[in-house]
Amino acid sequence: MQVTQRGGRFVVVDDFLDAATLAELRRLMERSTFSEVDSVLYPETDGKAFRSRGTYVKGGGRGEDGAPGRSRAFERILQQVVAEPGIFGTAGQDWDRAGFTFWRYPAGSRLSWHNDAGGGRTGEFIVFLHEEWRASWGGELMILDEEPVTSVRDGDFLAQMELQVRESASSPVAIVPRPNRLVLVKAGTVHQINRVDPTAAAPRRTLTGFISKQTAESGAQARDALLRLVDRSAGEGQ
Ligand SMILES: O=C(O)CCC(=O)C(=O)O
Ligand SMILES: [Fe+2]
Repeated sequence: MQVTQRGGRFVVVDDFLDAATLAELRRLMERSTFSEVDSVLYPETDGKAFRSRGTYVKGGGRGEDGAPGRSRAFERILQQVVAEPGIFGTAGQDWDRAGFTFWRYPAGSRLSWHNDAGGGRTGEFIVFLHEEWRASWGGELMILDEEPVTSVRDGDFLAQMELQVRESASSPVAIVPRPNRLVLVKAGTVHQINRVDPTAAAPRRTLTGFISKQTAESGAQARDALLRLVDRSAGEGQ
């Protein structure tokens, strides 16, 4: 394992997991159930991806005993997150929650420019899990390594990010989805997944997740969602 690239707002770690832990994580991925989802950003143009149900680990990086889907790989990711306070802040204080979701991006799909800000998120991690990725297969993770533009808060927020990339004096970094590579990205950083080339022989496979703090806001959102669900099921019973 070694850090091979370090930007102001991201870190790349190569040969991240040892062979046994990587194999175990791939088996967990194979056993997971995936569902087809529209892009939450641009459903018309991004194309469909596939995601597994998420697993959450709470409590400042130590995890909860018996949490579903716990694996050695999750612990290794959390260790790496704890080791990068410049990206995620301090465990327990700035973040206390980590989500883990497997994704598959088939040929022809992409994920447009976004920044994962909000919802108490401090950052995101990505581990590339496909067996092979050719340089011509596209699907690079593009990162604009600069402070988010916060001047325009209204209007089309996604278009604003597109504009930040377009008008920036610097260019995004293209991170090739090399197998067993971990990427850590600070929340607020504008990034996208380049479209996977039609010649890609297999989908782009990842384990990704957000590192976040359970905010009063997201707690309230969760409560509201629950109340809506309760309301609806009460309605159905009548
Ligand atoms: O898979 C990647 O490279 C990035 C995924 C991503 O940015 C996201 O899911 O928010
Ligand atoms: Fe993201």
